[in-house]
Amino acid sequence: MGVEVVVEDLSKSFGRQSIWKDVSLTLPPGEVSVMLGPSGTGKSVFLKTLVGLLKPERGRIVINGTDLVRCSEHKLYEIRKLFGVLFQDGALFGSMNLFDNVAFPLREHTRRSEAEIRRIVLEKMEMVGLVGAERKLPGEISGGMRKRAGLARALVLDPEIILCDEPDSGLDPVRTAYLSQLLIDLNAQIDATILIVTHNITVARTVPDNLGMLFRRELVMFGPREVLLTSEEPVVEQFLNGRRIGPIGMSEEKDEATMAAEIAHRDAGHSDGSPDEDIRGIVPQLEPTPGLPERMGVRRRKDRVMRILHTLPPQAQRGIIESLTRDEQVRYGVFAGAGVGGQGATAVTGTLVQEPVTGPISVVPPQPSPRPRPVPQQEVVRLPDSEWQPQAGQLGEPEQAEQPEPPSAGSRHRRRWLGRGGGA
Ligand SMILES: Nc1ncnc2c1ncn2[C@@H]1O[C@H](COP(=O)(O)OP(=O)(O)OP(=O)(O)O)[C@@H](O)[C@H]1O
Repeated sequence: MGVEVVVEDLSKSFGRQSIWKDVSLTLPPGEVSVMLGPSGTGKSVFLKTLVGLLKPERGRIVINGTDLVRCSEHKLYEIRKLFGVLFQDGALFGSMNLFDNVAFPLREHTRRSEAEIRRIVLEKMEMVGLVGAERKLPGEISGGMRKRAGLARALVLDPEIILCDEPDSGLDPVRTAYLSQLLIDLNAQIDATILIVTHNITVARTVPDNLGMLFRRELVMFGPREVLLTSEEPVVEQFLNGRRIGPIGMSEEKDEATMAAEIAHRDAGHSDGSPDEDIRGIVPQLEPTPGLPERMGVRRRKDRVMRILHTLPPQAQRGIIESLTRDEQVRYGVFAGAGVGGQGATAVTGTLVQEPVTGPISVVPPQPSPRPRPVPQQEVVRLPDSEWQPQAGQLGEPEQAEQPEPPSAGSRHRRRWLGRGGGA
């Protein structure tokens, strides 16, 4: 099973430029989370900080009881073995074929035989649909294939935490849909904790269990997907709908006078070019391809979210309850009460939330959840520093490679449900 990542009051600046401050959240084990945010709000910096490539000024990142911010270099090295990272461009070595690129971490950092390496590499390449392309060079394949090769390489050491920086960038909508399915299938197969940074709203709506957003140098929100997808926050409304009108400006946030002028312009009948449709709302989440195991993270998440349900905004509560099966509503002791004309209340184990809902009434005491099935422990093998920081010239220049910084370089949430306690 993937491991929990607890982030507490984390702040990062470069010189006098504050990137974000007081970020607190928990990536629940084996769940898929997505971080949104306008360009330049520090999403990539957040991923690099999580994996120890960048050093925050303040705060803690706790994994398996170890604080990555303060631990020794040796301990950090050990913890990094748990991570697999898909950088934006795949960070492949341009002079190596795909097989050798994917095999690279195994050859460099394990003592496996070539026969074992071959078996593992082919298995991962099959997972990402690249069988047959082993001998191709990165320059001979499409951007989507490079992404998948980068993902295969991130997977060879059986990571428990997978970080993906814009896995969809440069992909067409169809390839993005395939990649989304691939990530969900992967999660079903290995139960890893996954954090995806993306600007793709379809990915954000359909893939994750949890959704968050960085804006104005802080974490605006982070929690169960239903919270952000039904949020009334102007920045969320603007971002999800891709509108110009709202607090997000071209380079940074807008001042109030500019916003007022834009709204007046729109109210005078001038289009801002964005569709009238508001795409907020909860849509069905992607499920694993038939034949694959059930996602254990989904099962655990249900228990977790139902425990914090009463702390969530009413519209998120309603969405969550409506997504439960009848049996689950019974098990969790929640019921939808029908009132006159469809006005009623949703009751959550003793907490009554005023909400217009329709449907039959069911009042049942909560019942214990079934025990989760045991999940095979993933083998953990070494994940080297050099995997994060390919040395130019050492084994060929990484193609369009991200050049992560060396590990040695050296608001608080607004709502309770956003915080660590919520597992959000
Ligand atoms: N190593 C660095 N040194 C100095 N500033 C940096 C460094 N890395 C990132 N930054 C700055 O941090 C800010 C956030 O960058 P980051 O790449 O994390 O944004 P982002 O939210 O991922 O953007 P995008 O969505 O466009 O990819 C930017 O202003 C960037 O210039």
